[in-house]
Amino acid sequence: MATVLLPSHVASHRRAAFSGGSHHPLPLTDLLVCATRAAASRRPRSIAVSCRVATRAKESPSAGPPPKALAKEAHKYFDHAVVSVRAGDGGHGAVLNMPPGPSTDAAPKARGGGGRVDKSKGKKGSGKKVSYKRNYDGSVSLPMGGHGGDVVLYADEAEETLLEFHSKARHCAKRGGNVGANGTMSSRMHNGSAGETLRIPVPVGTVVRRKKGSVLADLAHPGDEVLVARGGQGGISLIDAPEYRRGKAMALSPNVMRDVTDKVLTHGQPGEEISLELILRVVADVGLVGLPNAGKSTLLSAITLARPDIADYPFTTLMPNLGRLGGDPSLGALQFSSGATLADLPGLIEGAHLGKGLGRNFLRHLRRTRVIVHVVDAAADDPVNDYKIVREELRMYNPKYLERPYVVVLNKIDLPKAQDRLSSLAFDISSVGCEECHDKNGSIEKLTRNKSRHHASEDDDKDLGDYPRPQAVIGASVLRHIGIDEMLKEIRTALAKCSDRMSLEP
Ligand SMILES: Nc1nc2c(ncn2[C@@H]2O[C@H](COP(=O)(O)OP(=O)(O)OP(=O)(O)O)[C@@H](O)[C@H]2O)c(=O)[nH]1
Repeated sequence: MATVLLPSHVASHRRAAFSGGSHHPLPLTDLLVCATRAAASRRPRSIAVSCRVATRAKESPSAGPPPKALAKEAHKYFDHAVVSVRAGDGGHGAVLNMPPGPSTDAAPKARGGGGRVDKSKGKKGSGKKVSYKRNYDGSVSLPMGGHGGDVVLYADEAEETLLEFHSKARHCAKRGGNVGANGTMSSRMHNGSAGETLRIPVPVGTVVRRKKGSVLADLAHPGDEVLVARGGQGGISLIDAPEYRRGKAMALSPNVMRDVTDKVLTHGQPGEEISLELILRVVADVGLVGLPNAGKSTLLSAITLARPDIADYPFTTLMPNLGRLGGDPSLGALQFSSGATLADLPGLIEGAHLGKGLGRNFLRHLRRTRVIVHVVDAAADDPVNDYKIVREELRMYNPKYLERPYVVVLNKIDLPKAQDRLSSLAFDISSVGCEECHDKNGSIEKLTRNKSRHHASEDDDKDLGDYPRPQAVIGASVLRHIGIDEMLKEIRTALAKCSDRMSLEP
C-alpha cells in the first residue's frame, strides 16, 4: 500500500503501511492500452540511426557533422537541424516552326470547345491537313514547360528525430519536363510534365523556421504540412516564323516570338531555394522531470508500453522517450478522452538552464506538456533539496512551467531509508509553494502562501514559494509497482483539471 498525500491534508496525513511484500501485482492490462511509436526500446533505435548515418555519409560526406559524432552523441542533434531545400526549376518551352500548310493564317471564330483540334484543309492542291490545339478564344494553344516540383514538409508520426537531416542536409525537388516537341507545331504537342512535389516527413512537433528568421509553421499534429519552396513556372513556347509569315503567325496566337531576344521566355523559371531551421519540440501531455537516477524511465515503463533504457547510473536517458497512457477504464465510453502521452526527459541537474548536464535542450521539450510529474528519489541524501533544485531549474528556464499542475512522486519507497521518512518528506515538499484557485476567467489567484512575498510583480523576483504547491505528493515504488494506481489517478485528475483552462504555448 502506498501513501497518497494531498497538500490540503498534509497536516493529517496517515502513515504509510506496507504490506511487507516487495511485489504488488499491478493490473497492467488495464493500464497498458496503446503501444506508441516509442514503445520499442531506445537501444535498437539508436543502432538503427547510426547504421543509417553510416550509409548516408558515403553519399554526401560533406553534409552535417561527422557520422561518428552523430551516432555517439545523437542527443545533441536529434531535435535541431539546419537544412536547405530547393524546389524544381520549371521545364523549358520550345521555339516552334510553323508548318508549311497555308490555311493556318487566320484564327477561327471563338468557340466553346477550348482545346479542340481544328483540322482545316491546306491550300487547294497541297492535300495537307494542318491541325492545332486551340484555346477557348480560338488562338492556337502552345505547349508549356512543366511546373517544377514544390517542396513540402509534413508531420509524420513514423518519424521520431531530426537526426537524418544531419546526414542529408540538402533536399531538391525534380524539375519540370521540357516541351517534347520536335520543332514544328502540331496538334500532338504536349506540355512538359510537372515535377513531382517533394514531400519530406518530419517528426510531429517540428517547428519550421527560416534560418535565423521567422517561423513558417508549427507542425504540431500528424498530417500538418507546409509548402516551403515553390517550384518554378514552366517556360512558354513561341513560334518562329519567317518575316513574310509573321502576320499569319500573329493571327494564330498572341504568343508568337517577336524577335530573337524573346527566346528567353521559353526558359523555365528557377525553383525557390531556402535554408530552414527545424526545431523539434516533443508533443506530450505529461512531462516526467527529476534528477538523474530518480526513476523516471522506470516509471514510464511501469505505466506504458514504452521500454526505455533503465540503469543504475545517471543520464541513462539521453533523448526523450515517449509512452502512451491508456484511458481510465472506470470512465467507460469516455475513457478514450483520459488517455495521454508521457515524455520521459533526461535528468536535470543544477545549472541545467545554463546548459549543464544535457542542459537547455531538454527543458524546451516541456513546452507543450500540460502536466508535470516530478519524480524524486526518496532514498537520496536530501530529497527535499533535490526537489527544489529541479523546480528552480524549471523556474530559471521558463517560470511558466511552475504554474502548470504537477504531481510529485516520492519514488523508491520500497527502500527502508525512504520508508522511514516518507511522511516528513511529503509534508516538507507539500509545504513549498502557495495554494491557488482559479477564477471564472481561468486566471490563477493566489490565496495563501507560507512565505512572505517581497516581490511578486516580476517572474524574476519570485521564488519557489510564489508558485503553486503540488497537486499531490505520492509515495510510490515504480519498480515494485507500489502506489501506481494512486499516481495514475492524480495524473488523470491533473490532466482533466487543466484541459479546459490551459492553452499550449506556441
Ligand atoms: N529500489 C528501487 N529502485 C528503483 C525504483 N525505481 C527506479 N529504480 C532504480 O533506479 C535506477 C535509475 O532508474 P531510471 O529509471 O533509469 O532513472 P532515470 O530517472 O530515468 O535516470 P536518468 O536516465 O539518468 O534520468 C535504476 O537502477 C532503477 O532500477 C524503485 O521504485 N525502487
